[in-house]
Amino acid sequence: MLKMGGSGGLFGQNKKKFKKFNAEKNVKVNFADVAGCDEAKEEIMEFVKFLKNPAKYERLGAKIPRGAILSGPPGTGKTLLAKATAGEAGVPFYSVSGSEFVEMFVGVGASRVRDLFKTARENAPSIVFVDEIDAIGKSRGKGKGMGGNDERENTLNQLLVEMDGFSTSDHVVVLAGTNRADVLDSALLRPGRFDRKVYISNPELEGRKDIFAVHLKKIKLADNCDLEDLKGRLAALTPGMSGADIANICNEAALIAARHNEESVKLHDFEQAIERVIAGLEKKNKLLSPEEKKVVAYHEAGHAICGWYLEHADPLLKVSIVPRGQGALGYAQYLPPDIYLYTTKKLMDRMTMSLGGRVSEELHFSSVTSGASDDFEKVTNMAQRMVLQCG
Ligand SMILES: Nc1ncnc2c1ncn2[C@@H]1O[C@H](COP(=O)(O)OP(=O)(O)OP(=O)(O)O)[C@@H](O)[C@H]1O
Repeated sequence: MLKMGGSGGLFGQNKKKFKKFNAEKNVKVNFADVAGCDEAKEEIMEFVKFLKNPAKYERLGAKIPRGAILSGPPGTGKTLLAKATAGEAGVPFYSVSGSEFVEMFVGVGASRVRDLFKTARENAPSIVFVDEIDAIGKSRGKGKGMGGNDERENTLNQLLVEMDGFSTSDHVVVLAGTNRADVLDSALLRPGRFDRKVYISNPELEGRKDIFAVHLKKIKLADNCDLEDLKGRLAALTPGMSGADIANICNEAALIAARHNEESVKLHDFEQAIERVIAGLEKKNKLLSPEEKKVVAYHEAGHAICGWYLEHADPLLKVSIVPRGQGALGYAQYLPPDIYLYTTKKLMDRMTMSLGGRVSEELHFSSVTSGASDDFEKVTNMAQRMVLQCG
């Protein structure tokens, strides 16, 4: 069908130079690849059912929601879930990122959106995914007077026009991802546009286990390794981490094993990978003087001792005086549980534990060092939150 493809289609000769949006016709990702966000999957399932069998809905006169906003912290699998929706429904997946429109020449953003939707319609049923929609969809009252916002606004308007212009027979579902659902223009959230909101949070213990299970499949583990036990341990070691962090840890562990010429990846490699993701790369060439090492050791031990004696402090896993990442001379790794309500007692104990390093320096040396500056920053944040949130 040369004719159809030729008129400005994705692979049109005249537009070959620009990569306007990503197109995937044969999406291999499905819901089994997205672990630990069952509620989000359930909500999005409705779109899958619609795309697979639109007639069933149309027969009853039902109007299917046009689109959904997938919101949540970075790396929680929003893009992955959108792609898996296309994979499950067996439809093409067209994606762009909102941030790509921000610094564009006048008119380019809007014309890109037009082309994107044109292609999606021609290939319907299909899914359009706009990542980082907050980059173009910020509330229009905000950030006025900055000059260069016109293009952003044009792009947003074009997106709204395209969504309004759909008729029910256009079987195109528009999904959008954002970390900042709170700043979105209310026009985007009106019925007939992104009227569904799906929130994806960082995974809890069980979720992390499931995500590890997905990513461990690709890793060569030792034959005697008990997968159930391994994913439980790793999930316990990674509180607060996102799916992307977990994917990164699995990959890092395999890289570490390869660096050591190991035949398979072991628990120890994963532990090192977790440390690397939490605290940064070991700085082998950062040589501390014996006196400095002593200060760092007393400082970290101060945290550890406070943690041991305080009832509400998070359990401490290890302290290290190996310099890592950007400027960290030592660090303490805790295992905070997944909790949603912080008592003032817990916050007080956390603050005390953070200050334990500095107190230890005061007790054991004639002068204190700048090593506690990071702790001070954390404690100031915690104290501020405590006053603002606990009253
Ligand atoms: N729930 C999950 N199950 C399995 N893998 C996951 C999950 N969440 C994230 N990942 C892994 O992390 C990678 C990055 O996730 P993704 O790009 O979907 O996150 P995102 O929420 O869109 O991030 P951002 O907000 O930064 O755009 C995925 O490719 C996948 O490997």
